[in-house]
Amino acid sequence: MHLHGVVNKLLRALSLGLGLEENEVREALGGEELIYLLKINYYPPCPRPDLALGVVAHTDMSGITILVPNDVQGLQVFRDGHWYDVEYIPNALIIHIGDQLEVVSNGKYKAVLHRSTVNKEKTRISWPVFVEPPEDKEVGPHPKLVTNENPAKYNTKTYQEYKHRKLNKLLNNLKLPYISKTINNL
Ligand SMILES: O=C(O)CCC(=O)C(=O)O
Ligand SMILES: [Fe+2]
Repeated sequence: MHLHGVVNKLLRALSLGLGLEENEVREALGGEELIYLLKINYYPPCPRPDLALGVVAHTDMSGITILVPNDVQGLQVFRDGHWYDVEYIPNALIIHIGDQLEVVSNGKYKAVLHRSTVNKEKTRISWPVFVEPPEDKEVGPHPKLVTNENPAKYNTKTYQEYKHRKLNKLLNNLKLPYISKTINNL
């Protein structure tokens, strides 16, 4: 499949960029078991785009994400204290570094913080493909990138455990346990 070729090429370049052999990042993320998860985001027009977001600020949990949007601008990325619009370029793919690649690279590559806005008149659609490890894959900083001078910055854990903890953290931040406790007490 064409997308597999693009992803393999990207992962090879990202691996060489860390000073590793070209196959090592892909292997660290699951190799032949890599999962390609397509999600479709549908954002209908919103009368008050100044008051709403399509997707709140987050980093993707994946290794990398390949995203194709329609021609309605809406994606923003955060850098140096500012949100920047990601310009729509016809036929271009948008590539996000996700949490798992940040972990494998021991922090050399940073997962990109991003969000999406909504449009007053037009429907926006985006098709991200999350390229991620299988759930039972243990992901941690690549051993070749961990030294005495540069110790591991992340714990090694299965992808399933990682997702579980991140989602729990998000729910706690939203104070959902309090809400669900309140509802249970009604
Ligand atoms: O719609 C977009 O451009 C971004 C969507 C997104 O960040 C996501 O689905 O993880
Ligand atoms: Fe995302």
